[in-house]
Amino acid sequence: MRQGLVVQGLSKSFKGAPHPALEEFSLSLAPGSCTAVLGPSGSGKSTLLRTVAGLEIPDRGSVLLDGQDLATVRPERRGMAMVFQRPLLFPHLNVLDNVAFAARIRGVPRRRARADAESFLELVQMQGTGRRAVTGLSGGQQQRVAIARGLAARPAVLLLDEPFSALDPELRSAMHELLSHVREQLNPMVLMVTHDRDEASAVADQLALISEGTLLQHSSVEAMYTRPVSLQVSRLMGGTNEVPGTIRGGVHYSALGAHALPADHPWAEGPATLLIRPERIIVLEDHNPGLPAVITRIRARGPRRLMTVEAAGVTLNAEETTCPHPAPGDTVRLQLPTSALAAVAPQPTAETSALISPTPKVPA
Ligand SMILES: Nc1ncnc2c1ncn2[C@@H]1O[C@H](COP(=O)(O)OP(=O)(O)OP(=O)(O)O)[C@@H](O)[C@H]1O
Repeated sequence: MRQGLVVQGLSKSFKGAPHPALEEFSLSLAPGSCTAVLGPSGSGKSTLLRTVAGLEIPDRGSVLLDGQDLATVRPERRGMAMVFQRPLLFPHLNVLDNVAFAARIRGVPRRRARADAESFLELVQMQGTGRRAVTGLSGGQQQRVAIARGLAARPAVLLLDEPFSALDPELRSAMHELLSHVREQLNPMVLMVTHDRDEASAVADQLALISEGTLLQHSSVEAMYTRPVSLQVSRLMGGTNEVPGTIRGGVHYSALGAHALPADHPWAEGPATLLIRPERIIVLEDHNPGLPAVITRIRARGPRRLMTVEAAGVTLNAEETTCPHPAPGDTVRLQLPTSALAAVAPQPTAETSALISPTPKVPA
């Protein structure tokens, strides 16, 4: 029976490293899910993938696939395929034989292995390229071949370690589409490391945020942005607006006034920092209802504007596209929809953040 992948209390330290690469790290992946592992450089993302794949031996903890402990199972027998940032194809084999490689090693006759490989090349939209040398392919094409090679082993788990980070933005979007297509067709569990929040949101249904080897939060993409369990999570997810105050009866009181928090969450009473997602603040011209504010800075970010405003002595950042011809010094009105708001304990310690968000695992 498919039970998914369970990582339990993984710890791994390397000599000379400033902190353990993994510290009591636990995570569960449901069958068919796609989880992106996000975190700062050196936070332990690759070590997690390598340990799950069996390429690294943990100091403590276990990895279970569909209930089976994999401690004594060799990497090639774990039912997993790993794709790295660089495709690592065999340069002396053509495209088709790269994809057919795993089947040939298992003793599948060449003709059958190649026919099978052809169907995986089709899946990654590389049909008809089988006879080409891999060295003649572009970076994006090589990565497609690497994914086809991984999939040809029919893994239960596809481990992707920053597989698209060397590609330009358009190719990356195409690879995100490809990954959705692969998930629709084969439904493997996917665990993907990325540095990029936008990429994580584009491909994954669950995010696991890691810092210094510790899991900070595992939740849906939406919950990671709108229900961070701590200031640290909020900041790592691009949250920049933090307003000190107090919660009473589901309402946050601060210099900005009284703001009802989303009703679908048990907000604990007491001191709390109000978090306001910059992209959900509505900036309107002065004649509209809302909180009066003065623009202090405007920066362009593609089609959006990043605006810094002062409201009731509080500095806020807003990303907006609607306010016509704004300029520094203008008075505007801010609307803070309930969906833009969350709150966390003022001190980012495990105990105090638990007061505000009772469990670090936020349901999807
Ligand atoms: N083979 C190794 N030997 C020594 N230290 C290591 C080894 N592999 C990882 N580390 C250390 O473990 C920590 C976690 O590294 P890891 O590569 O897992 O982080 P990461 O989040 O994937 O980083 P990045 O995003 O920069 O790739 C770092 O401090 C790193 O220096």
